[in-house]
Amino acid sequence: MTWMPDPSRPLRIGTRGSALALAQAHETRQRLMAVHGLTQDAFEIVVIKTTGDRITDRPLKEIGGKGLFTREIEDALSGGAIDIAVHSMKDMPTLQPEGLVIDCLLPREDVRDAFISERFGAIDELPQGTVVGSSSLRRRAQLAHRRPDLRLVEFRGNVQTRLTKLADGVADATFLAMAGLSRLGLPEIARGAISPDEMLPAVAQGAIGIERRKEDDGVARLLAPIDDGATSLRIQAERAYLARLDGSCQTPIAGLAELEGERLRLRGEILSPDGRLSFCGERHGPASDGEAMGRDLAEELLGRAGSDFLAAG
Ligand SMILES: NCc1[nH]cc(CCC(=O)O)c1CC(=O)O
Repeated sequence: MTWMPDPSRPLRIGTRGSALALAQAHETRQRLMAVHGLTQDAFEIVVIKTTGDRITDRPLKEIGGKGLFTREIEDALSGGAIDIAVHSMKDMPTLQPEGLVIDCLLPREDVRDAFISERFGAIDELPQGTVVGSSSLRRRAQLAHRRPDLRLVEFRGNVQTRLTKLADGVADATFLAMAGLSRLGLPEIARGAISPDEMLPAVAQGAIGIERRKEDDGVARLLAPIDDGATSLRIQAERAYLARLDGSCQTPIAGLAELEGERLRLRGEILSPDGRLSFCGERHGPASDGEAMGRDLAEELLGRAGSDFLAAG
């Protein structure tokens, strides 16, 4: 064992218990082992059940949106029951609780949404009136905007539950994040990956972030070598955009930053929940200006949408 914040005990990694969350915790452990020359017994994976895991029969927006999958884990981190927490950045509120910080991002996976259907190959092939299952505000609004003729039904649950619902004919198509499918080793479940030009992904989709206590310098040094600089730049821009928009968790919001050499391209979209209204915009600039670009893009979209737009959700 080379180096650990506290060599007398394993580093405790807090995570949700879903298959995807565990895969993400394992990836984090793997990267730390590789970069520090550690073995698996230097770590302990601590599974924490969150409100979002407990309530599975209602759309998330009815229970309270963001933070549902993170609160209990952040409490464990603040209270010292775990040393780091591994999160899907897509599910993270833009502000961390006092005393906690996320400054370590793993290399980003595929950012695109996956199209999933037994009968059809792509959105454009769906006949009029086809039933599509999704509980994502963003995906529902984007689909309704493009294809107001389709019929949307609520669809929650893990990958297996959703595939069973498709097989049972509850819906004829659905969406998942490509990143989740890849991390689960199930990329072949997707009939296709949807281009961000067609369906702009959620802010931070495909990114794993590692949260720690601010004052924990030992953990900061442990994590620093596994932070991916390019992913961090992109996520900072996207989350600055999201933070400036954050009127309500009921608003469909999409956003994606991409690096083109030293330059950052940031795209954003906000929609009305019924998909009738959509406002899109983009910024290009030096990668170091990502946060300012994010705030600026958000302000442009809010200005065009009108001040009531976010509240109306
Ligand atoms: N909201 C749930 C959630 N949070 C992160 C992912 C997928 C992995 C990722 O985007 O990093 C998913 C499921 C999905 O959208 O299919």
